[in-house]
Amino acid sequence: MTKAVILVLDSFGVGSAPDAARFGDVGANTLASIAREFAKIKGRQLELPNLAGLGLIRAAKAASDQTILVQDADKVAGAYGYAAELSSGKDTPSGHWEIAGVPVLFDWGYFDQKTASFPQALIEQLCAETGVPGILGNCHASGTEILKKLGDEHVQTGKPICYTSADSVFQVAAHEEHFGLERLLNFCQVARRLLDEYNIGRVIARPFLGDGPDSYARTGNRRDYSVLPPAPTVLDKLTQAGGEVISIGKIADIYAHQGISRSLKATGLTALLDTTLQQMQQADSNSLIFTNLVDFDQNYGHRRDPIGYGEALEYFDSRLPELIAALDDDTLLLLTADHGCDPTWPGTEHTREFIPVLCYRKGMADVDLGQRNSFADIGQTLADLFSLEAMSYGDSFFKQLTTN
Ligand SMILES: O=P(O)(O)O[C@H]1O[C@H](CO)[C@@H](O)[C@H]1O
Ligand SMILES: [Mn+2]
Ligand SMILES: [Mn+2]
Repeated sequence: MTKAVILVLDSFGVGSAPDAARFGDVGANTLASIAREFAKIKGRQLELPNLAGLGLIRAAKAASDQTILVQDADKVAGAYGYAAELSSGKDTPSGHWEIAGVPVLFDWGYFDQKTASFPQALIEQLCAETGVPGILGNCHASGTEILKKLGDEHVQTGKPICYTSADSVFQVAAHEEHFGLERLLNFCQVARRLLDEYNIGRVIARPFLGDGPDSYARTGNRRDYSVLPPAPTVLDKLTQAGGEVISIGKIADIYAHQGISRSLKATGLTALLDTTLQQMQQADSNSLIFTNLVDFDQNYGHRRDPIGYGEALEYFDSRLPELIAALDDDTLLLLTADHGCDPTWPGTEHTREFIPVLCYRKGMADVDLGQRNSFADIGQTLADLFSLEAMSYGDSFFKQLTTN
């Protein structure tokens, strides 16, 4: 009789990782930076009482020397720690796969050039196979800025906007009505096939709507086309053993639909949390509800909006008691992240950070899990929790969850 609920607060880092210098990210700290800016601009401290009650602030203080302007809780109930990443990249698939016990130890392909980023041969093949009259963009860009810049030209010419970043991604923005959503998804599927030889981790469809640069806005119909994880994840092992993995949000896309029993889409924090709560009420034994909260990353981290990020965290915190109340005795709640995205850091990219690892089960005392050397400790713990064969990576902290 075991169930687990994992919520990935996408990009919620708690301090630069030991290897952050390799990424130019020494000193990045998503939580500390948000709290600092929040206090400065709003004139009050960021309030996260429920996250603090699960040990967030203790974990964050242990992970970094930086001041965290968030009140700690007097009393913590739960197991709390912070984890460094083994994977070579600081991208979403690497983070998620490592959480599920499979770090990405090889190097992804990247489009390093800031402009003229894509090989001519690739562009020609893509245009020939899809029939588009050419592409726009062909550069590193922020997905919202590039709509302002190239949205009109896209609508006029029918050329999709293709861009990338420091991540191993090929992103395609197109107007849902003028270009068509189905056409965009088909275009991305062709791109996915052509990009395998370039070792690119993800193709992302970025549909948008609107009438001009001031109103162009991305819709909830984003789709991610990922390559397969390099080895079976704990999700595969659980489903193969007869358990159920329920994906909420973009989880299924990130795991390339491997080891997923059911997939539910929802747009926005409120709907993602509502769907998670609904599934918690229905879940059978031996099931894992796995939710990705993309808004933190997509709407605030990459947008370099610390106040929006802080407000979203406060909203999440305000809904945490509902999640905790919905837990039955045999359900483990696990809150974590997949990388950092410090909204005060230069540029618009992710930041190489420790992730928080917060676990809670009814009646738990406080347990310090300390520093974990891989996100895979989570996957290994899940393997233990569901009595599956051990994963190849990660140290389980399962025993620490049960001895109190
Ligand atoms: O600027 P947007 O389109 O949100 O792109 C961001 O989203 C991608 C996936 O997280 C990253 O590679 C980053 O570039
Ligand atoms: Mn992410
Ligand atoms: Mn991101």
